[in-house]
Amino acid sequence: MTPLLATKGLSRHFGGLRAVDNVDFTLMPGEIRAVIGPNGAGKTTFVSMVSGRIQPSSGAIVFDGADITGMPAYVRVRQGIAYTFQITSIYANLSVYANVALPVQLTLRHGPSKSAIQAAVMTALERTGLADRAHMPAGQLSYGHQRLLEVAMGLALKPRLLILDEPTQGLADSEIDNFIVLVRDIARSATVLLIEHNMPVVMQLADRITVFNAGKILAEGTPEAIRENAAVQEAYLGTAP
Ligand SMILES: Nc1ncnc2c1ncn2[C@@H]1O[C@H](COP(=O)(O)OP(=O)(O)OP(=O)(O)O)[C@@H](O)[C@H]1O
Repeated sequence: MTPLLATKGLSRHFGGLRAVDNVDFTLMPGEIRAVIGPNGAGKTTFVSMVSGRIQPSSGAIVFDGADITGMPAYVRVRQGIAYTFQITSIYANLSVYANVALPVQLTLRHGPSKSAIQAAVMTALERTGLADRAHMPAGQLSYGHQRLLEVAMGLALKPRLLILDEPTQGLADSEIDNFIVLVRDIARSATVLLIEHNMPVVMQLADRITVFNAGKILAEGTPEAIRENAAVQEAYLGTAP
């Protein structure tokens, strides 16, 4: 089976800092993969290179067999890579509906018809539980609902790979439970790459976990294997078990 995503020797340096350092990474279609690691480990930098938000210093990114290393972000979206937008990119004065419709209009090819856009937006809003708030200004949503709006914005693009960067940050416990159900639902039609600090969420959702530390992959495996991994425990806790 062809990996959906592979990186080869992927690196990004900021001055003398190797934020991501020679990373070989493979993601198979249909997986829910969690990326974990201490603050500053390079997780966001890594997925930013995959989404095309930042350029690598060296190395290659292959998506569904094609080299996308030099491809602009909007072309990657068309190829099927969606990256959850940060809340800062939500337009507070626009409706929830308009916030989801905008990226669809901007990125999908051949100007989709109004009814096709409407269907994609409403499906995304229904899946994230925001349909009854479609006409509210996005700025009036609770913080948790704004996070779900980011997911809806990604989902409406019908991605093959959905990258979620710390989606549960700031969510209430009940919202986290709903989020876990949502990601399982998303994973039936897309591969999910999830940066997440909340370990119970990671353990419940991930098929496999990749652990970053100091710009490199420290470990990779099933949740059970990662939980037992001494090097991982040391990276997180500073002590071996
Ligand atoms: N634009 C930038 N300019 C300079 N240094 C940067 C830049 N972006 C990230 N870094 C540095 O690169 C390293 C990796 O950062 P990154 O945000 O990728 O880590 P992370 O694993 O996502 O951390 P966190 O869990 O805190 O979000 C950090 O030391 C960070 O300070």
